[in-house]
Amino acid sequence: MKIAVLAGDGIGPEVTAQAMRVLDALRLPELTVFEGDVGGIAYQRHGHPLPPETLTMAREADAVLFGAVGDPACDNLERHLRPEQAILGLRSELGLFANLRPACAMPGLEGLSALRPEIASKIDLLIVRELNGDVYFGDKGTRTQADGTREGWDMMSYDEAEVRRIAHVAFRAAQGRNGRLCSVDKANVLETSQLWRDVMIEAAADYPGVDLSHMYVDNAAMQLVRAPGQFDVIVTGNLFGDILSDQASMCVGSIGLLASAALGERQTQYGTFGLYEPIHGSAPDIAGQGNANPMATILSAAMMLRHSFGREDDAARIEAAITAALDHGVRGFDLGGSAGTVDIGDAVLARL
Ligand SMILES: NC(=O)C1=CN([C@@H]2O[C@H](COP(=O)(O)OP(=O)(O)OC[C@H]3O[C@@H](n4cnc5c(N)ncnc54)[C@H](O)[C@@H]3O)[C@@H](O)[C@H]2O)C=CC1
Ligand SMILES: CC(C)CC(=O)C(=O)O
Ligand SMILES: [Mg+2]
Repeated sequence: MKIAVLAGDGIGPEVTAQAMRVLDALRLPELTVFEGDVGGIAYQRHGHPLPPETLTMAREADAVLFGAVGDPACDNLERHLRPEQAILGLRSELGLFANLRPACAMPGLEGLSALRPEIASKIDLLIVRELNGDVYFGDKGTRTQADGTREGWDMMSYDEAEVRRIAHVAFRAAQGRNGRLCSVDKANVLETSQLWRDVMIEAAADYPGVDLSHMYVDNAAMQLVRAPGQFDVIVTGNLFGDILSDQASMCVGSIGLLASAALGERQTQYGTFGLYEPIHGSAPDIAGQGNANPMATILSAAMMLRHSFGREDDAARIEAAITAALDHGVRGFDLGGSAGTVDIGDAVLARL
């Protein structure tokens, strides 16, 4: 079992280190770990945010554990050299088109949600976000018009094959949960979204047991805070899924809690190849202070064991240890507590 660990920038290395401590403690057989540079640190060391050797390491692994990329010092670089291009490049080069972002109420945290506790306690949803298309990957640029006015553009598009494959992932996820799938789009305005909706309706014919509904993204953002308990599985495009998942994290309690899996079609001898990362970024505002909550990354490692290594028992063990730590009152700074990154790692390890 080969894991490529790409810790990246800011709090990436801090939270990834705690996830690795937890994986080490499980004493998994035949585990080999490789570490690679990615993001701003890779730009500094190799002149590119996703050096070829890092991409090769990721390709040759059975799974990737990813921290975060992003460094304010790199914000004025040409776009293709910015740290964020590394995660976009990994997702597209590795064919990781399906992003699973679960958001579930955690015991004892209802009072720490940005929502009222009786509303927050009902959250149990999965966002299935398309990850290889949309406005993130379309033609983009800036130009100065003849009258001197500056203009920027980013092309939004999906073809039907891209929508169909994420539809099937989402319908299958709904089959394995409560059988309700809500497709979120902006079909009242966008042609891309109208095609998205049409293809979702076509795909539904293969899943008679799943109840498909549609919601415009502006309403979805409102419903997510009004009554998040109404959602089972949400399927949406790259941009909308990015935004709604950060929003969902505060409905649960903190962005430091939400994990993710990015999956494609490639199978290894152990399971589905995937990249696992917290939904948050490099958090430059708290980097280096030892205050980041590593729970999202530790939970991402649990998702890795489940999806890429078929080790459901070990995944459940990690999730139970997180729940037990929270039950015991372990709270990071993001949750109004005083437990640092390593303290939280210690607390989870003690309950494995
Ligand atoms: N997948 C990735 O590598 C991602 C990278 N980014 C990059 O990260 C950089 C910072 O972006 P932001 O918009 O500030 O988003 P962010 O998610 O890094 O941080 C947003 C806020 O949440 C807090 N936060 C995030 N993770 C936390 C944790 N584990 N524990 C406690 N607090 C936490 C931060 O301190 C900050 O106040 C940018 O360069 C951005 O492009 C952003 C999102 C995803
Ligand atoms: C940094 C972006 C490319 C991605 C992002 O915000 C995310 O995937 O959550
Ligand atoms: Mg994001």
